[in-house]
Amino acid sequence: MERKITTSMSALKWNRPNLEIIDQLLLPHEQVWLPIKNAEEAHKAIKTMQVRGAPAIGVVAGLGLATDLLHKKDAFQNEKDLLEYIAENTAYLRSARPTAVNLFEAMDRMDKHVETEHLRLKESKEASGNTLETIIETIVREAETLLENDVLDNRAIGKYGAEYLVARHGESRFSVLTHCNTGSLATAGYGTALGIIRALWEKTTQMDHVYCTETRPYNQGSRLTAYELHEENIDFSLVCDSAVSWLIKTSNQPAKTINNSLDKFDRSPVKAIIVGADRVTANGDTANKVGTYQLAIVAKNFGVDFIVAVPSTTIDLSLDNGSSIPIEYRSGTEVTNVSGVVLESADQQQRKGNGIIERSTVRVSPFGDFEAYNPSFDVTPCELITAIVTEKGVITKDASTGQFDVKGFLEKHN
Ligand SMILES: CSC[C@@H](O)[C@@H](O)C(=O)COP(=O)(O)O
Repeated sequence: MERKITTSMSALKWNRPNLEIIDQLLLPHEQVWLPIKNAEEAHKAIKTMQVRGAPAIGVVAGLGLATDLLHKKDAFQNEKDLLEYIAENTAYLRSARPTAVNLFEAMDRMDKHVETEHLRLKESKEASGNTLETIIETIVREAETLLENDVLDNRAIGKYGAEYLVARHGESRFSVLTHCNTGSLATAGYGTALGIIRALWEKTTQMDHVYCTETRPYNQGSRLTAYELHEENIDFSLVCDSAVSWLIKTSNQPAKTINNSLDKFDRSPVKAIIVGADRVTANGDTANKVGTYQLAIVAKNFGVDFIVAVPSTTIDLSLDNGSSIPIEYRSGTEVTNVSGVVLESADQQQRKGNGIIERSTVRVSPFGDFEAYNPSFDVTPCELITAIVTEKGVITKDASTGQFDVKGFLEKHN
């Protein structure tokens, strides 16, 4: 099979002044592009997870503000009026979701321009010298830079991560496992953890299989990662979240020693779990999609690598460790219900294309008054992490202290 990566998939389209996102609530069955005309629509799309993934929500918040300003450019009376409007909207966009630091980092960049302009206004008695148009252009360019940099960062993460894993595992063939969706749909393109997987697939021969977890309850794995891997023709299997320990144990032992040898597949052993993150703190603690923590414990148990892949925009040096990362809790209905499509028979599907009859939500637990506990993220302690791959290179632990020096690494590579 030819290993060619197309990366044609995308979470968003930016064509100044217009922003569109692909509605990820409808994927993989329907590809519907949704226009985002203002900050309010960007906020709604992020909150309802029509767009999701840490880098993607930072970029959509930035471009959401940019499109808003470009559409309203004649509505502002003066610079002060415009700066107040920008500050109100960055504060509003920050409230869309709490865990991914990329959203806050993107809004910080916009607020910094507001601050600079305020200072300029204060210093000059009359006009700041910067016209409304110039201020809007600065904000729009900042948002466009977020978009451009994220794609470049992901390519670099892919390259560094693939080189690191190949160096660790030499010539032997291996499989990897990933959780949630960290690909083109979660970023401005290519992906972080999935970027490493794309690079391993295209540029090396050692990695010959990918496992992706379904990632209940929102099913980012079964709906989105499986969709991306399938589109790229990467050899993969979808696994239930609860099957991972068994998978890693059995994949690392000879087939004939597996209970009853009912597993007929002859795949390479899983040697690495590769995930993305919503926030990495100064000590390397990592918040990511719920379920990541237990995967790290499994990796430790079986001695497989546990790799975190992030752009440096996901690193929050203001927090010493993961204990103060805000964790988002979402509605219990995401746990009690599943969404999908009703299909026609296989025969009808073959004759008529995809065979979807209707979109449907199904209750998979009893009706009644009980709690469904639904944390959207968890925090993996740095002790369980082998390496953190960034666009600047790979952060590994200091051999003498056994700790990550994330700050020192970033300072050295700035
Ligand atoms: C490159 S995306 C990294 C993370 O944002 C991803 O792993 C994740 O947890 C996404 O969560 P989501 O709730 O889908 O926004």
